[in-house]
Amino acid sequence: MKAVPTTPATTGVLDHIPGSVSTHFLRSRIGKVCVAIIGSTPAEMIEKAAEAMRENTFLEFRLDYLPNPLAAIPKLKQFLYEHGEITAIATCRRTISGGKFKGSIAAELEILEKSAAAGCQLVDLELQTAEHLKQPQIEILRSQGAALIISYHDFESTKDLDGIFDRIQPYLPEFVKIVSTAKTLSDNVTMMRFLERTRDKANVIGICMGEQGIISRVLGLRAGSIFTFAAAHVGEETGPGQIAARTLRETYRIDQLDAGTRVYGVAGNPIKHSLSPLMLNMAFRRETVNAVFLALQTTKLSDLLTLVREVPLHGLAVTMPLKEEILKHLEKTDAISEKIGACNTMVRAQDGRLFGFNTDVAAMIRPLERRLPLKGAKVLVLGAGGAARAAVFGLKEKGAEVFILNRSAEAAQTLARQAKAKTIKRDQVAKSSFDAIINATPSGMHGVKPASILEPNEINARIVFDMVYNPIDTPLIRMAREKGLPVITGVEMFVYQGARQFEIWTGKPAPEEEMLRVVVHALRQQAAAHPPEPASKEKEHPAKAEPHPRPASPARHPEKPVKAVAEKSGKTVAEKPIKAVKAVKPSANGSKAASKPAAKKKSR
Ligand SMILES: O=C1C[C@@](O)(C(=O)O)C[C@@H](O)[C@@H]1O
Repeated sequence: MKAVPTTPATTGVLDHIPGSVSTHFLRSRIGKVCVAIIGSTPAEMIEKAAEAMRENTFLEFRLDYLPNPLAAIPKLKQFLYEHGEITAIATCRRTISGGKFKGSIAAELEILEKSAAAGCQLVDLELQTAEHLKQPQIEILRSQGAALIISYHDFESTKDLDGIFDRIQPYLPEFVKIVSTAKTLSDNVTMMRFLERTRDKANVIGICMGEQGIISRVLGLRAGSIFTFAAAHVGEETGPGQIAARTLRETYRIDQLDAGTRVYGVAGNPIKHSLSPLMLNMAFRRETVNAVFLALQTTKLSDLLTLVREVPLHGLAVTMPLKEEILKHLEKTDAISEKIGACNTMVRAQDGRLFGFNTDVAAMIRPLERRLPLKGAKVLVLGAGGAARAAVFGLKEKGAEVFILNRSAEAAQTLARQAKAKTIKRDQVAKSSFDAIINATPSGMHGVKPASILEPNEINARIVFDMVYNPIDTPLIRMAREKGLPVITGVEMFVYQGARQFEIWTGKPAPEEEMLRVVVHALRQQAAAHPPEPASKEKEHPAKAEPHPRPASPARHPEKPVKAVAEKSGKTVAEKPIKAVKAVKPSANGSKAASKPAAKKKSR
């Protein structure tokens, strides 16, 4: 039964209700980020709140995560009594609204009422619950001194936000909360436009859930959301796509975002594990550039372009599968993008025109060039996808003699024809030697089934370069090291392509060493969490020991064949980058020099 509000509470001011907290007062207390606290017991929940409190004084107690929420009230009361600096929301969302509480509406109401009496300054009531209550029942919550959030969750889509707002408004809550799900990037635009429309009508909180909703979680405040939600830690998310509070503050600098903040992002699919946001946000922060960098997961270019236009975005790092397709939407590209038919960097001019650059090619060439004169060098490229394309064209432009090995001979031949390179058969590889061997396939990448692309006896080269950057130490890199060969890991390339993007976007020199440091640190942490398969396993699948035919671009996704430099010494690669490897002359005919590595000792 739908309640018809009878109390003419002026939105935003509660002073007419005895004991209630005024909205103005609340708004002055609460921060921009509310950290959701969960626990499986009351003690654990309070423990987590006490920990979160060190960095956040605005907490949401998700009482519905507890098997018996009522049992938590005494502890909650004590906690809030002892910590007057905390502003607390009590939430006991029923399963029907996407929460975990299996009890009745009456039971939910009792819990919220007691939470308010225990000192929670806000209570969250779902619209679906409110619509079953009479206004006096709702007022009981307020009479305990709490402000009311009426919230609505849509776990499927982002639609009819105004209609939902109109359903909530009659209850005259102090806060209106609408949490939808982004199925496209432009759903975030819908949410932000809604926030802009309603920000002067009510205290609105608007968020899009889901992997594609990150834009709203970071930029929603700027559009008018009173605050946003964050997880206490990774793994403790209370909503899909929720970001950890520290990441929101330190990586996305949510407290500093303002109307002047320029927005950039990395677009493609998959994008979840991309290290570009970490790297570029750090660079912006370090160089005091008022900009933020987001992960934009999409396969639909039209969706992405809507976002670029509407937010607007100032630039994009473009990755798989959009690198080629984006070209036709660009006003102009640099010569190399045009030549290879792929662009990884987009800039939006003030008049809205889009320009494209390719920083992958230079990022792939530079680490090699610093160690090896490329003119006349004999180079084996493994793969024939996007990454290989950048490598082959880049190397050819430098005058190298390029051989392509790929599981699908046809793809290898096509690329070879286009780039005026050669193909090579697998059975010839062990008999040949090269100045450099470059892996441009996803083999060895985190998440890709382990398989050695070459056997040790096939690695006859002066230097081995793996474009895969996650993990830093790929099987190929380890194999090369075991043979005493100098290596170039994909991290170097990854950082370089990102550094050039930073420079294109900002006009400032990139803080390359710090970028490298943050990436290596993140990769090491990941490696510690997921140790590599033992080497024996890698060799279990000789049939798969061939270059992978899938297109693989030298993008910035850790699950793509990208960059990796390694360092076991504890020093970052930036600290002792290239010096470890002496420049080597190309062999005149790719002859024995490569097959006889100087020493058997490990290179690092
Ligand atoms: O309503 C919200 C937003 C939320 O669902 C999110 O996705 O961040 C998390 C919930 O804890 C909170 O009550």
